[in-house]
Amino acid sequence: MATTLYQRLGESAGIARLVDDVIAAHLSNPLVKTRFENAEDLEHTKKMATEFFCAGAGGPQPYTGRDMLTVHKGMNISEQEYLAVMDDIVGAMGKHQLDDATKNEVIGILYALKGHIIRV
Ligand code: HEM
Repeated sequence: MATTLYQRLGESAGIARLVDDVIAAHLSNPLVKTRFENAEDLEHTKKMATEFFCAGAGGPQPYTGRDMLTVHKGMNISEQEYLAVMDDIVGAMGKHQLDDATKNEVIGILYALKGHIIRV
């Protein structure tokens, strides 16, 4: 039987580990680190990002955070910053040894959100 994206990402535990690595990568990425150093409550952001990923990958949990446009509105996020965040996510997925089809599926979903993130 085919597995869902949620299952292939390791369900909520695997996704939480992925999000931890993504945020750690952002904090050492000179292109975006100050954005995350200045975030009000990074633990809350991680929790919300995990929920968001779970729900977006077809998991059963509801997403209780704000919508992408509301969250990123007024941050004036550039194309370069968006790409840096994508690169950190791709790097973390590589570290978790996800297969190419899974990685591409995640990239496709995130790319579709760019209009709600960049310079909104
Ligand atoms: C497709 C790419 C992205 C997705 C899916 C995404 C998703 C999220 C989610 C789910 C949250 C938590 C929402 C909440 O607390 O209710 C969040 C918060 C945040 N995002 Fe993004 N994000 C993306 C790209 C970016 C980029 C490119 C930047 C800047 C370089 C960025 C900066 C932030 C910051 C600073 C917060 C914390 C806001 C705060 O509560 O102070 N995000 N993002």
